[in-house]
Amino acid sequence: MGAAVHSGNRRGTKIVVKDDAEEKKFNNNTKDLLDIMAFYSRVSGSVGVITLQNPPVNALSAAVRQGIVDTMHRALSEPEVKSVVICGQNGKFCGGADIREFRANMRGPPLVPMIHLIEAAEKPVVAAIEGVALGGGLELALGCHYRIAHSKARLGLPEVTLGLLPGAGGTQRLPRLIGVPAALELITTGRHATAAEALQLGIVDEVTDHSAVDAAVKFAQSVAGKSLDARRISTYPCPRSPDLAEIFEKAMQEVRRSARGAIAPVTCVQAVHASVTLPYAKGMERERELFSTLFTSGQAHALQYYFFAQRAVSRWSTPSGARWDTSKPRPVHKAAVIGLGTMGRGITVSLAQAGLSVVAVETQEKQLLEAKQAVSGMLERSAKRRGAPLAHDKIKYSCSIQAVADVDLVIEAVFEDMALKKTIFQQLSGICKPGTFLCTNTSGLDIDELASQTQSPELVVGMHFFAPAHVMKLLEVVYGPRSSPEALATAMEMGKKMGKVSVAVGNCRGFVGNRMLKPYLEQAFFLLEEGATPEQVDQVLEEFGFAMGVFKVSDLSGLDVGWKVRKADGLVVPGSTGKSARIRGGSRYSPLGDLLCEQGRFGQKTGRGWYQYDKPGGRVAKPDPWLHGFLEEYRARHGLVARRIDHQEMLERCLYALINEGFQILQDGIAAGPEDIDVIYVLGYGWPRHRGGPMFYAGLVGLDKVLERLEHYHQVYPNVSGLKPCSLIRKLAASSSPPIHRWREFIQKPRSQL
Ligand SMILES: CC(C)(COP(=O)(O)OP(=O)(O)OC[C@H]1O[C@@H](n2cnc3c(N)ncnc32)[C@H](O)[C@@H]1OP(=O)(O)O)[C@@H](O)C(=O)NCCC(=O)NCCSC(=O)C[C@@H](O)CCCCCCCCCCCCC(=O)O
Repeated sequence: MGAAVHSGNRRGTKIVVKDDAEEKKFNNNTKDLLDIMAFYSRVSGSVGVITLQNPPVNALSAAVRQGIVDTMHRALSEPEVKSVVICGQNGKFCGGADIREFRANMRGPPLVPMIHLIEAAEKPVVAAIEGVALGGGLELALGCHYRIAHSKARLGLPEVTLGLLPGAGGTQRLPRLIGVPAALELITTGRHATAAEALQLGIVDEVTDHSAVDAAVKFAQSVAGKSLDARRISTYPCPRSPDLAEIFEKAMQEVRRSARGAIAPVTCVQAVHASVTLPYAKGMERERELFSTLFTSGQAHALQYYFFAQRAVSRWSTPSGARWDTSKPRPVHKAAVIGLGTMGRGITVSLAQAGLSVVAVETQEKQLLEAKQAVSGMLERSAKRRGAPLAHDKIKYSCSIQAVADVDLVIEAVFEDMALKKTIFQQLSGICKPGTFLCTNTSGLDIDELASQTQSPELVVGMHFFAPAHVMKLLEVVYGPRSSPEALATAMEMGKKMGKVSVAVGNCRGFVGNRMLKPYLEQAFFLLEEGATPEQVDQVLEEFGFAMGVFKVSDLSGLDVGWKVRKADGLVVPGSTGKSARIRGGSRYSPLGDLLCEQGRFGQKTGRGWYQYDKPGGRVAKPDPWLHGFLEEYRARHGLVARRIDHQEMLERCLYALINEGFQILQDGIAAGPEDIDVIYVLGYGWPRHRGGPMFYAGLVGLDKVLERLEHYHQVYPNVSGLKPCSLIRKLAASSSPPIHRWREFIQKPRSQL
């Protein structure tokens, strides 16, 4: 370490130049440490080291930017300093601009001139990339003259996932450095590249398995005094090729196809295009202009909200006051899966990939063998895709439920049949060692009823996986009235280990996701009765951004699934005619789904459903003239006169009924906050991420407007309870529609559930 020690406090930022003698004294001064956002030290006499300090990801907050500017000036002004290294504290270079600042007044030095200051420096500046260099973090590194990365580092420009584009020169420097096709791909997908890939692409100059900071310091010493003319990326010409026009056209087509209405990917392509058509300075102006349009957009707001929502759901709480930070999960080393159908196989794969020992049980030998083969195939494909080692040896297969005696946690994944599940829970309760958590994979059955079959109901929780279970990111973790906080915490933690986003939800019919689906589906059926076709309803929903319309989803998951449930609920009355055919318990009911099932039309699996398919199992939905005729006949039979229903009505009725149920769920304490619902809908139900989730969308539309439309539709259809505005939305609208982060204050605390 060097000798001079100075400390200064300018514009709220501290610069500290320390040496070994002062280090101890300095480290004791924790208050100072907390204030410092860019820490300056001199190493080996001639290398100025700037360390970003803004835990947990060293985001470029105003104070950090100020710190970088101040310390850069300092390094440039000190004659002893011949080169500079920029690194991040705690093994993380930088997670980019501070997203939380975007919704506040922007203060501090702007990023673009700060990066220009670095690039224009006459002393070599080396970025030492450990952990992550993302977004503005990578843009900062691209402004440096050299980049050294640790082999485990990840680099990328993920702004598109926040509804933005790289707005600090990323769209102009990256194509100049690595060429248009590679830059376009990274910028429009926002994916993270490994250090090895970054080296191959030419984003970094060197990769090390040891300390990137040490390597960067050494490197900085070796390049001190060398010309920097060829190291400033902004001066590079953008690599050109004769097929550039075609490359951009293809990229534009691809993002338009996959974006489902999101504007950022399209705008990213436009910004990269400027790097080839304009000189650097003009390209930067264009980048700024395009960035500004995105920055203020509702989509950027929605995606940034969603970014924090996805993280917020891990800080779960229940109405009784159990919380993530006071409930300790118990370690789980060995788990079991009972039932190796489609869901059980996916769950087995997820558990094995998470590094757990798994006992996989299927009582029929033939099915067990089939499942074993299927699971092996899934593991092999997944290992290949992820470049991860195979996890075959983690799984033991058995025909006997007795094999689960010594596991820490069981996930039962048999058919959605309460009687069968009850029998299994009774057996498990006798077989498992004391303390084993008993989980059921169910999409809506009563957790408490299952818990009551066991000697230790506090160990029972629901784990609602989504198909395919080894791929889908969402897990609803359902706590019953008797589940212990420890059981809930353990299941939440298990979900995380399996790479899922776990959301804690209360016990009710359908939990959060499927409960909200009911009024949504109901409206879609009513729209058909009133004159719409499945294609029209689906088109409206797909234009809104859903991956698939409600009828296509229904065909995919199988119409018989809902039919079974409705039959069990006594709603299906075959052959009923007249008025009673469309009324159940005093409320409007559409038997359309039941009638299709009676015809053997179960969707894709039978080649016929709301659409037709070329064969059973076919995937391409085509409008079905038979269905249209059937609808006409149905309307005639029930005296319904078809009308032309406009897009707005279709959208409002489907979405607002779903949203209304979401408010009811909040009011009932089934979800702790709107973020939980939004994450469930985006990850599990194809809700377009750039619209934030149903609850966020309601806030964006305006709660008073949603309320007014619900009131209107409920007046028109008084016997549809799903359209009756819930009291929470009334309360919020009456309180001047507070922002979504304040909604929890308006939710009455329901009775303790846990
Ligand atoms: C970094 C990660 C990969 C780490 O993952 P990990 O799993 O380890 O941890 P978590 O994800 O749980 O995160 C921990 C914790 O940290 C919070 N956090 C993470 N990143 C940020 C961040 N960038 N800012 C703020 N906070 C962050 C996270 O929320 C967690 O805390 P919580 O309390 O919620 O639990 C991972 O975190 C990750 O992927 N992070 C995001 C990385 C990213 O997307 N970076 C890009 C950011 S956007 C950006 O960099 C933009 C720049 O290109 C350009 C900026 C230019 C700005 C100019 C503004 C001028 C405005 C002009 C307006 C014009 C309008 C007009 O004309 O009027």
